[in-house]
Parts: sequence; C-alpha cells; structure tokens
Amino acid sequence: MSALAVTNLKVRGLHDRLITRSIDYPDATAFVKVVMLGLDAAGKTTILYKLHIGEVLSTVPTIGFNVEKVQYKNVEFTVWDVGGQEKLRPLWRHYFNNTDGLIYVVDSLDRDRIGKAKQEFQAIIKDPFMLNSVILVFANKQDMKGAMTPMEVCQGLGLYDLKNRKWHIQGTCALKGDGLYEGLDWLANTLKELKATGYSSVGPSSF
Ligand SMILES: Nc1nc2c(ncn2[C@@H]2O[C@H](COP(=O)(O)OP(=O)(O)OP(=O)(O)O)[C@@H](O)[C@H]2O)c(=O)[nH]1
Ligand SMILES: [Mg+2]
Repeated sequence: MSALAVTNLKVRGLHDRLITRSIDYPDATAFVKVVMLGLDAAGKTTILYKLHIGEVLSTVPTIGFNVEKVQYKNVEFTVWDVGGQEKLRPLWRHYFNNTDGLIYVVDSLDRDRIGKAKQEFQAIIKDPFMLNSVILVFANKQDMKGAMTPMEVCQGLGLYDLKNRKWHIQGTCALKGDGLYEGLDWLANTLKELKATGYSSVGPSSF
C-alpha cells in the first residue's frame, strides 16, 4: 500500500460520499465509487494512474490498494485499485460495500489464466454486495501481438451468460490510454440511465 494512497484515504476518504461538491473537481455534479479488480499484472495500477495523471507510471505489484479520483465529464469517479495477487484476492470483498461499478481488468495476452480470471470474476459478481453493480471489463494489453480479442475475453469470462446484469467490454491499451475513457463514458451513461429509471444502485451516487 503506498503512502500516497494511505494519505488520500485518511484525508479525503469516507467523507467524500457525503459532500456534494468535490475539492478535487469542483465542477463535478455526480459521484460514483468504482472498484477495479483483476488478476495480478493485468494492468490495474497502470490504468488508474493513466486516468488520474495522464501518465504511465512504473508500477510494482500492489500490496493493499491505491485509491484516486478521476473526472470524466461531470462525473467524479473514486476508483479503488486493489492488488490482484492470489494471496490478496480473499481481501477483495472488503471493498465491495457501496460500490456502483466494477471495472474488471484482464490481461488479454494471458490465455493460460483466462479460466482463473473467469473464476474470480464470477465469484465477485455473485457476491451479495455486488449484485447491483454495473460491470465494465477492460480487455487490456491490446497492443500485444497474440492478445485475445475483446470478444474472446468476453467468452472466456462467461459474460454472454449473464442474466439481468448491465455489462460492457472494452478493448484497452493502458500504456497509450486507448479505450479507457470510452469505458468511463459507458459507465457514466449507464449509471445515469439507471438513476433516471429509478433503479437504485447500492451506492449513494448522485446524478
Ligand atoms: N504492453 C502492455 N503492458 C501493459 C499494459 N498495461 C499494463 N501493462 C504492464 O503490465 C505490467 C503490470 O501492470 P500493473 O498495472 O502493475 O498490474 P496490476 O494489475 O496493478 O497488478 P497487481 O498490482 O499485482 O494486481 C506492467 O509492467 C505494466 O507496464 C498494456 O496495455 N500493454
Ligand atoms: Mg497494481
């Protein structure tokens, strides 16, 4: 867990859900909490900082979590990036409460572990705290030769079999930033639509 993440959490953390204007992004009018999960080395931390500061940082495997705010249009996303190593996965469920959306990141080059990625994914979305959260899958590392296409990742995770869930898959390259904002666009629009239809997500997001 980085010192930066701890500082952010303590100073800006839980009170964020209670305020209507953000210190970080004063023009934001909607606030959502997103948890970003996936197997180790899928690219979660790279994605988080590409979105947060627009740069590719040199990463080390995350022990614990990073949390940062990202604005897209009028929406302020609080994105929790949780370490994906096997020994850390039992801790994922501690981040599920009050979550509006799941971003599940897959290393599209890692054909050997797509079965494991599916197993972990299915366990997350069946958790009682995640039953109402919308699902955005990033089929990451699309820049790599031999990477699975988003459709292959979709089949690999069993997305087509999901019933009564809002989901979307997006091919991404975190290093270049390709696809990341398209994914946030879908998340923002989908959460807005749900709110407009009176469907209440578990989190107190305020569109
Ligand atoms: N080629 C390529 N490499 C990427 C991409 N995204 C991330 N990587 C690389 O993948 C490696 C792992 O990235 P991380 O962001 O640390 O992965 P993580 O999902 O946070 O891993 P954990 O913290 O262990 O769960 C790093 O060397 C990144 O530079 C991508 O889109 N393309
Ligand atoms: Mg990480």
